[in-house]
Amino acid sequence: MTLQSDARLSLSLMDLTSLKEDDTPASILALLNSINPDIGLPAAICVYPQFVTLVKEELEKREWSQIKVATVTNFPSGEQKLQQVVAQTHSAIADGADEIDLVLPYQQLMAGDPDTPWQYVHSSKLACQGKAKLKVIIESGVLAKPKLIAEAAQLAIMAGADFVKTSTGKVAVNATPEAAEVILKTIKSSGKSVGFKAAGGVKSVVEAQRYLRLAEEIMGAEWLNANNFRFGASSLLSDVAVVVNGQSE
Ligand SMILES: O=C[C@H](O)COP(=O)(O)O
Repeated sequence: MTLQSDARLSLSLMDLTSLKEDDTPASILALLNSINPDIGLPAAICVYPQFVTLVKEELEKREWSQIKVATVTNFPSGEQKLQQVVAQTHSAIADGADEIDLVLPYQQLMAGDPDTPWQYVHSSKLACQGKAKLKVIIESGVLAKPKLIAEAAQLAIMAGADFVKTSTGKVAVNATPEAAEVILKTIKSSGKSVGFKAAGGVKSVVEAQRYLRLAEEIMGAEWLNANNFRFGASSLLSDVAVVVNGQSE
């Protein structure tokens, strides 16, 4: 694989993301305007719930309806009430969200309580069932220890996650190849059809390549498509454009 083909592949696997506190309709439109269809389209756009309707309408207007709309719940701290999280999930789906990125209450897991996080995933899955994919953010950089990362990934898988996602992008350590390896191996050994999303801090195609190769090694090259693998990234798109336009080799 060349850098250019990996750049195109990374774009096809990308959840182009903006989850900034000061996001506005104008900044979300600017995010959509940063897509150059001549280079390719991302897999999804990931925004806060209040922008789901706007993104859905804009994607239809631009005839890019194949791009999924993703949003976040219990984000970023993982500390909201379960009832509120379930309500957020229903309302985001009603607004047109295709994918829900739920923050696992990872603090509870770290405190020795796996039941609460399990309930969040299970209840969110019931709310999503048949209508949206559920991606579960385990915040691997905070969990830190491989054993805890594996435990969180396994819990998410067993409770119904469609994807296990590394990070919110809001803590000191976000996606790392080390955490990705643990999660991918946990998915593989589960024998379930669950995807993986590396999110937070993936800014260059060269960095993205480490995750692509890791996923190919562990899961096989044929597994590497947007049904199974995503990058959650706010700034990888600009490096993809630089690489594809041949300004960097
Ligand atoms: O889910 C995606 C992350 O929030 C994006 O993080 P990033 O801004 O470091 O690319």
